[in-house]
Amino acid sequence: MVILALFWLALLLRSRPAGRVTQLLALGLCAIAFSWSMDFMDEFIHMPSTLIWHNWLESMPIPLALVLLSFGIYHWHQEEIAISAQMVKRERYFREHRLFDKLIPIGGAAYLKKQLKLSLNESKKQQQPLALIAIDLDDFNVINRLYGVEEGDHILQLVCQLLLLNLRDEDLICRLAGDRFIVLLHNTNEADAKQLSLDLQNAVASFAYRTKAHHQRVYLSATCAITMAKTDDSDSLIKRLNLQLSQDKQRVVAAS
Ligand SMILES: Nc1nc2c(ncn2[C@@H]2O[C@H](COP(=O)(O)OP(=O)(O)OP(=O)(O)O)[C@@H](O)[C@H]2O)c(=O)[nH]1
Repeated sequence: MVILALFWLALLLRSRPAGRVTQLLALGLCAIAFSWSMDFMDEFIHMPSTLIWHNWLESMPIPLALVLLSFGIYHWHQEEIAISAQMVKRERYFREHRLFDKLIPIGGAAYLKKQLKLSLNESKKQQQPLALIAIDLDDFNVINRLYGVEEGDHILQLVCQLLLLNLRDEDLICRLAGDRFIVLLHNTNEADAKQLSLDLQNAVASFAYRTKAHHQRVYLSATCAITMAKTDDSDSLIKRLNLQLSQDKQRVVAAS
């Protein structure tokens, strides 16, 4: 019996991390092991029944063990509830991650649409302005052609990091497709959105990259368009933004 209690104790200590639950359960099992070992010793050593402390040592550990084990199991139960809540959150995180871009660790087009729908509802409810910026790299096909797709991939990843560095914590950037990114700006008016789009454009213009294979300096530029959410839904809003971007691109090409 004593060996059995010690075996439970060993299993518990090997399988659980240190902490309050483990301590309570271990103390409970120690009390059981102690009580059973006293019983076992009684078989060999006969103590006079007048020894009160001996009777106490024999009778007290089991109720104490039951109290400790009950507390331990209760806190274990609470711990499991907390872990389950965490697992639900993690599962949601992984499910959302299926909507993330394969090349760049930001949301893709599907994630953008999902978030845009939520943001449109929220901005309507809170009666706050919602602005969108589209950023498209100019002549990106030339980069791929001159330096290869792998180098192009790396530049896209770096540009994304650069854009992230120039956004506010509450802004959300997603990759719509290819070299086109969309930023959702919550509670942002048109003037602030314009300023932010200029900041992003300037950040891309000051970016320089040395290619791995040819050690050449590559410079980039981007065209930005902004639009404010009105009464349209997410699809027509993205369509309107893309149209605005195409017009801005044509204006830039005509001017150069
Ligand atoms: N390396 C790399 N290239 C990509 C990726 N996705 C799209 N592209 C390339 O990006 C380029 C986008 O071409 P376009 O839409 O014509 O854009 P652009 O060449 O930047 O021209 P403008 O937008 O008109 O200035 C194409 O050459 C695509 O092959 C990608 O994930 N990795």
